[in-house]
Amino acid sequence: MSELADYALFLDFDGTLVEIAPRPDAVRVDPGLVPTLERLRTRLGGALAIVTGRPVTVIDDFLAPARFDVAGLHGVEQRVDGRLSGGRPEDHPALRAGVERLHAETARYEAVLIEDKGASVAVHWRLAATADAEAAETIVKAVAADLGGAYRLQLGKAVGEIVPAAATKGHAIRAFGEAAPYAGRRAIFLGDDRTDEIAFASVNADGGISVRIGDGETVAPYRLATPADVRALLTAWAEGGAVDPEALPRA
Ligand SMILES: O=P(O)(O)OC[C@H]1O[C@H](O[C@H]2O[C@H](CO)[C@@H](O)[C@H](O)[C@H]2O)[C@H](O)[C@@H](O)[C@@H]1O
Repeated sequence: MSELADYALFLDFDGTLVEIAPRPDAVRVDPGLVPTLERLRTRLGGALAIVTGRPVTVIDDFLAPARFDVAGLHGVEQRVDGRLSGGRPEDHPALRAGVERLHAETARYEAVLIEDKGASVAVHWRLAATADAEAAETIVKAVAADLGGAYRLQLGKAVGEIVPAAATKGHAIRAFGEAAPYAGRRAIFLGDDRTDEIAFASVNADGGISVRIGDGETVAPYRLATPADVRALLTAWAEGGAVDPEALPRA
């Protein structure tokens, strides 16, 4: 067991802090979550950040009125201590054309949703019939392939996203670690999805602790079952409980 001040805490949003919902805008934030995160951030000397596929502005809306450090769009944009960098749509004209193509090619699939995030885009098929979901996946794979090496396809939970290739959550966590209050601390990262596996690998390689939420194959050594379990853990830590991430259930 170590002092809480030895750690920097990185938290995925969907499927980790909040339960998965039928649509991106239907997520419900537990009323206790924001006060818990604020108290925990104080205990950590500020070393707490959200690392998510969502835009920073959307995380701000969900977690209002608090403002946290956030790596958004899978690391494409980053806000640290109130300063935002990255994630400008105008830097991605080829992607913008790809978004138009996605709208055109998925228009006939009623339950397929395009989540346009400016410097990235997600095609959601959670609500679609199987055949339509397969068609949507084929379309997003084709558009990603045609965009070439500057972009990558990120498959997640009933979603395919196209993201600038250089950005990953692993890079984002390392970038946080370059400056105070994160520098010199051991990273703890909690996430639930395939996108989080990239970051688990780099956190593990850097001597940090990774925790997979929910089922599925993982390189994380530890696992919690549900976002409710995550919130209970964070509440215990926020209230001054012992911080012993290595005592968490093994994956
Ligand atoms: O990195 P995360 O914070 O886990 O975000 C990953 C993506 O999550 C969202 O989509 C997922 O959650 C939705 C709401 O529960 C769900 O309807 C969808 O099926 C999931 O794929 C979000 O909409 C994306 O922008 C994030 O990249």
